[in-house]
Amino acid sequence: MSVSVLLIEGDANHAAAIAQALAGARPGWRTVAAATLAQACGLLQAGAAAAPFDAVLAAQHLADGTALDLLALLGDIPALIAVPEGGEAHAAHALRRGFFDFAVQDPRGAYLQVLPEQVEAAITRSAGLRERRRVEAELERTSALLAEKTRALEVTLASVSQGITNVDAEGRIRVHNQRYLELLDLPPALLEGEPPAEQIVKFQTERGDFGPQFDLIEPGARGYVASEYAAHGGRLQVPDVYLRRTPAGRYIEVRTRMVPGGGRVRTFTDVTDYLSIQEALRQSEARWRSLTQLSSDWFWEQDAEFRFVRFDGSTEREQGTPDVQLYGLTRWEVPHTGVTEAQWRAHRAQLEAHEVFHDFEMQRTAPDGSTVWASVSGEPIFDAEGRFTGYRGVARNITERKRAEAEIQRLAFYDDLTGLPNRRLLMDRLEQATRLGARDGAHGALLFLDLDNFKGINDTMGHEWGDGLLVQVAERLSACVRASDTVARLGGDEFVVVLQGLHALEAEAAALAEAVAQKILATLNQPYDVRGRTMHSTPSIGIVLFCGTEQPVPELLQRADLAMYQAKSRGRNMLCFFDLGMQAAATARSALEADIRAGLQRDEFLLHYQRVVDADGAMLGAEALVRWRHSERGMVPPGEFIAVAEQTGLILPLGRRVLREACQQLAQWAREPACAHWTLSVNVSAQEFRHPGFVQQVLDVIAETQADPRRLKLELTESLLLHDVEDTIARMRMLRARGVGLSLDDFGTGYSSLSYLKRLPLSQLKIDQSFVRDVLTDPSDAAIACTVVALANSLGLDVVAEGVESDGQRDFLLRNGCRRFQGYLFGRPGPASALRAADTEPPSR
Ligand SMILES: Nc1nc2c(ncn2[C@@H]2O[C@@H]3COP(=O)(O)O[C@H]4[C@@H](O)[C@H](n5cnc6c(=O)[nH]c(N)nc65)O[C@@H]4COP(=O)(O)O[C@H]3[C@H]2O)c(=O)[nH]1
Repeated sequence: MSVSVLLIEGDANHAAAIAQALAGARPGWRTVAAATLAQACGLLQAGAAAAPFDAVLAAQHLADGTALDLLALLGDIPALIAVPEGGEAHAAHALRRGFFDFAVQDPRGAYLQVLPEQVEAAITRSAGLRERRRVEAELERTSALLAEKTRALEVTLASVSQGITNVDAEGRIRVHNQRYLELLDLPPALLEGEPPAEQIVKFQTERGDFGPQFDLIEPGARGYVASEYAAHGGRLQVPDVYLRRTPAGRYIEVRTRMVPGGGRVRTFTDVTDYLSIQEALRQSEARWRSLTQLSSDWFWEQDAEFRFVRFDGSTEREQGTPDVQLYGLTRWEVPHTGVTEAQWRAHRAQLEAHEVFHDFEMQRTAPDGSTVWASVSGEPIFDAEGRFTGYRGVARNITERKRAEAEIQRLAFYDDLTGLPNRRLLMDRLEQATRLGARDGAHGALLFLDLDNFKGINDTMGHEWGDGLLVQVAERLSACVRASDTVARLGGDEFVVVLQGLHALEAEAAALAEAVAQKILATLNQPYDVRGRTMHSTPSIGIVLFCGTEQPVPELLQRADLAMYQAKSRGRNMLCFFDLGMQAAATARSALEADIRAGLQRDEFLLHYQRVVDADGAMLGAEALVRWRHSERGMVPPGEFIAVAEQTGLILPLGRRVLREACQQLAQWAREPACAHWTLSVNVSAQEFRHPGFVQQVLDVIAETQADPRRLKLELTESLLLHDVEDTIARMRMLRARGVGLSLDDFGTGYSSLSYLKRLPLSQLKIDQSFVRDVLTDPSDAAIACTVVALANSLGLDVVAEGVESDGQRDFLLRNGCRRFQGYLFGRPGPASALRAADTEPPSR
C-alpha cells in the first residue's frame, strides 16, 4: 500500500531521519517531516488541498495541549503518537481526549524504530475505529432525533382535541392519548401495558356503555346501534366512520383508518357541539322554511349590484311574476308602475348608501294582466370583513290593502253613484281654489245646481230612473267644464261646479261664469234617454263669485245655495247670481228660526178657530189656525213663520202643541151639548205627517185629551203625495181606522193625481180659496171648483169650499153641489170663545 505520512518531531534532523527510514523500509511511501507545529500545520493544509496524508505521526512529547491545534488540522486522517515502550501511560491523556488515535510502541524511544507495519496497522485500525465512531455518532444523533420526535409526537397527541388510538395487527392498543381516555371516560391504568382493544370493549360493556339507552335515535348511515354493538361483544364490524353516544351524553364520531402492516388508527372526535349547532341550524332552517312556505311574504336577496340572486317563498303566486324572470335583474329593471322617477331615484340612493329601507311600494302587471302591488323592505348584507355584498329583505303583496285604500279613498271622497267628488272633496278643492285665487288674483265661481223636477221623477218613475238621470247629468256637467274645474255631487239632485281662474276683473269673471252656466242650462235641458225612456229635466243654478279667501268656503256654498233657491223661486230652469239682498233674507230667516224657538219656549203660540158652516149657515165645526202672540210684533199670522218652521224642523214641536190644544178644545166642546157635534180641522204639514212617530202621537194625544177621534179632521196638503205614496196611504189608513177624518187641503193647486185620489182614504176635499176667489169671474176657476165638487161627490167625500167671502160665491158653489163653507163671509178666525158667541148669532154675511 502506498502511504503518505507526515512526521512531526521537535528536532528537524530526527524528523528527517525517521522519514527517510520509513521511506526506505517502504519504497513508494511518501514521508514528510516537520520540525515545528507551524510547519506541520502548513504541510497538512497544503496536503488537504493537494496530496492528502494518510496519517500523521507525532513524537510523544508533543502529546500535550498543543496537539489540540494540530488535531484540529488533521481532518479525518489517523493520528499516531510514538511512545517509548511501556510509555502508553504517558500518552493516555492524549489518547483519552481523542487527540491521537494510537500510541505506537517505540522500543527504544526513538522514531527511527517506528516500523512501517505499525503505521499500516494503525491506519487500518484507525479506519475501523473511525467507522465505529461515525456509526455511534450517527446512532446517537438518530436516537436523539427519535427522542425529540417522540416528544413532539407525545406533545402533539396530548394537545389534539381528538382521542387517538393505534391498534397493531394483533389488536393491541399501542398508542393512545389522554383525550381518548377523557372522551371515553377510561381509567389510565386500563391502557397500561398496551392491552388488547377487546379488553377496553369488555370494560365498557361491563360498565354498561353500550346499553340500549345509548342507541342513537337516528342511527342513519353514520350512526350505529349501541345495543347491537354490546350484543356482538364488541366484534361488530363497525363502519369506517360512525357516531356513538357515551354515558356522559356526548356524541363521539369514530373514524378508523387501516395502516400498513395490519394495524389501525382510530380517532375519536367529540361532535356534540357540532351536532347541536347542526341541530340548531336544522331548526333554524325549518323555521325559515315554515316562514317562507306558510307566509304570504317572500324573501329576496340581491348581489352587490342590486341584481336579484335568490327568492324564497310564494313569489309567483304573490308577486305575479315567476322568479326566473327576475333573476339577474335589478328592481327597477323589472317592469313596474306606480313609482315615479323621483321615487326610484330616492330608492336607489338609499341602496347605494347601504341603508335599511322599509315599505317601498311599487306596482307590477302580472302576466294575466292583473295589477299586483308589493311593499318591500330590505337591509344591506356585509361579509366578515365588513364588505358590502348585497341586500336581502322581505316583500309583501299589498294589492288587497291598496285596493281597500283606494276604495276607502273613493268612498270618502267620491260619490258612489256618479263617481264625482263628494262634499268632503269639494270643500277641499274649494279651499284650494280660494287659496289659488288669493295668490293669482283671479276670480273663480261656484255654481250650485238643483234639478227642478227630480223628486217627481224619483217618486213617479222609481229610483232606478232617478239614479240613471243623475248619472247622465253628472256626465253632461263634466263635459261642460275644463278638466281643471271641479264638478261635485253634494247628494240628492244637488251638484256644484267650481270654476277656477276665470278673470281678474269681477265683471269679466261673471260673464264667463254666466256663459258656462248657460251652457250647462242648455246641455241639461236636452232630453235624456234613461233605461230606454225619454226624460226631461231642467236645473236651477245659483252662482257666486269668489276671489281669494275672504269668504269662508261654507259661506260661499251657502250663498250659491241661496242664489239657486232664488232661481227656483223665479221660475226654475234659470240661473241667478247671488246678491246681498238674498243674504239679508237668509239672515232674517235664521233670526226668525231663533225667534220661533224662543217663542215655543215662552209658549207664545195659540189657536184661533174659523167656523165651517153648512148650506144654512149652521155651524158644523171649525178649522184650527195657529197664531203667534209675539212679544214685540203682536199677533203674527202663520204665513210668516210656518214655512221657516217647516224648513228648520220646528214644525214638529209646534205641530204637537197645536194638535194637543185642538184636541183639548174638541174635548171641551164635547162636554157642552150645543157644540158636542162640532168637528175640528187641524192643519198638518207634510213633514209632520211623514215623521215616524206621527200616527202614534195623534193617537196618544187623542187618548190623553179624551177627544172624540171622529170629530177630529187632519188637513193634509198635496205635497204629501210627492214622497212614498204607499207609506202615506198606510199611515192614513191607520188614522182612518181609529176614526180620524182626513181632508185634502188646497186640492187642485199641486200635483194631485186622480189615480192617487181614488186610493187615498180621505173623508173630505177642500176647494182651495184661490179658485173660490175668482169663481164668479174666471170660468176656468169656476170649472175647477165645480169639478172638485163633482169629484168629491162621486168619491163619496165631503167637500168644503174655503175663502168664501161673498154671497155670490156661496150661491154659485151651493148651486154646483157644495154644501159646506168656510170664509170671512161666515166669520174670521178668532179665539174659541168668540166662536161660541158667534154661533149663538146668525152668521155674519
Ligand atoms: N182671503 C181670505 N182668507 C181667508 C178667508 N177665510 C179664511 N181665510 C184664511 O185662509 C187660511 C186657511 O187656512 P189654510 O188654507 O189651511 O192655510 C193655512 C195653513 O196652510 C197654514 N196653517 C195655519 N195654521 C197651521 C197649523 O196649525 N199647522 C200648520 N201646519 N199649518 C197651519 O197657514 C195657512 C194660512 O193660515 P191663515 O193665515 O190663518 O189663513 C187661513 C185663513 O185665515 C177668506 O174668506 N178670505
